[in-house]
Amino acid sequence: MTEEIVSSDRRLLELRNRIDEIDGDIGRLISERAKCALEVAEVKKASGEDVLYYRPEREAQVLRRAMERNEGPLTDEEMARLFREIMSACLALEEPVKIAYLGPEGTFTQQAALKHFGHSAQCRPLAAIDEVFREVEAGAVSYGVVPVENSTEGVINHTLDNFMNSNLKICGEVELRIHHHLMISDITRPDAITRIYSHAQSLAQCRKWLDSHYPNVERVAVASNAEAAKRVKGEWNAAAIAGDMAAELYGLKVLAEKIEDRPDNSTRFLIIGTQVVPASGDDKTSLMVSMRNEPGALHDLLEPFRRHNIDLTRVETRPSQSGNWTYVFFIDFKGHRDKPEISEALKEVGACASDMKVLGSYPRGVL
Ligand SMILES: O=C(O)C(=O)C[C@]1(C(=O)O)C=C[C@@H](O)C=C1
Repeated sequence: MTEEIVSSDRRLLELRNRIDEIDGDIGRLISERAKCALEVAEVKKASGEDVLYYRPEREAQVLRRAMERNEGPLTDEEMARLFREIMSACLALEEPVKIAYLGPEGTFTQQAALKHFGHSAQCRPLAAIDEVFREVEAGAVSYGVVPVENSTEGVINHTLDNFMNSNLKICGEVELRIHHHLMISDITRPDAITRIYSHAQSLAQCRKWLDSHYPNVERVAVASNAEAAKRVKGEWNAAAIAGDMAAELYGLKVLAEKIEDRPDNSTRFLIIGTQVVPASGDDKTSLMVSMRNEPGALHDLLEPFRRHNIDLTRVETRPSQSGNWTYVFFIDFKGHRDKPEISEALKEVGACASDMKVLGSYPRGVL
């Protein structure tokens, strides 16, 4: 053995011993943190009947602090993800949080739910957005996760429409980078593909790539991209467009990676529940407003936001579902409703609208 190998072996051993020591410290500190969380649960229990274990504003603050404190070499996002999981496990000790998401398993919504709540949450897939709303309303789960807008394809109308007939609140948001892959099963013949399955939104997000690589192949829209992945399992002439989770879940082989037309393709998801969330220091508010069809109505509606210098992040219009409402506007803006300038603006908007509902103030997505 050369001297060099001996010395590199020695260095490796030293470093691994150091890592073992550090892991011991981290383990002890995590246990200490978990004990604190259990005590927090006791304090919460002692203070009232309707105990809220999950605190979105506090979680956002913990994650932001983890990012601010980070000195590298891990990225801020990686550091926050680690804390995300520690906090998820601590919350599960207090009380496991129950969540419903737009399924089936393997969808991007499941990925978003895990990104937001961590892997210790109890997540249940449901077949439709309406069902997620219903299960949260019925109290079968505490929170729901539904998609609301995609950067390439725009708003998910079904989610917005559900708010018209629901008293649920928005408790949080999470954004996910969406990467689509073309995938096949063991029995698929790559040169004989005649059909590509995916969700209509995903097919739209990969339209240009499909036009240039598979111009004559039939595109079949199915209920979800996880459903597309499932179908491909038994078909020798079909492929699916879906994400990593679906490929893993159904054991498919990725034929082409990241085929979305826009590299910044991302989807925003909402966390829905019944909780009113206090300010976290960096928040957003979502509003649903109905107006009569009169000249200048939209101008009057938006004017208070300009006057109070409030930063609008999104304005969507949906046809109303009842005869009374001509237009329904969904407006998102920066800031919490408890801030004086925002509550002032809300009063003014309320005065000129035929109906107004604050869907929620919630922490801006951290991860
Ligand atoms: O601070 C609290 O209220 C806690 O319950 C502790 C804790 C945490 O682990 O930091 C856990 C769950 C909550 O959602 C927020 C934070």
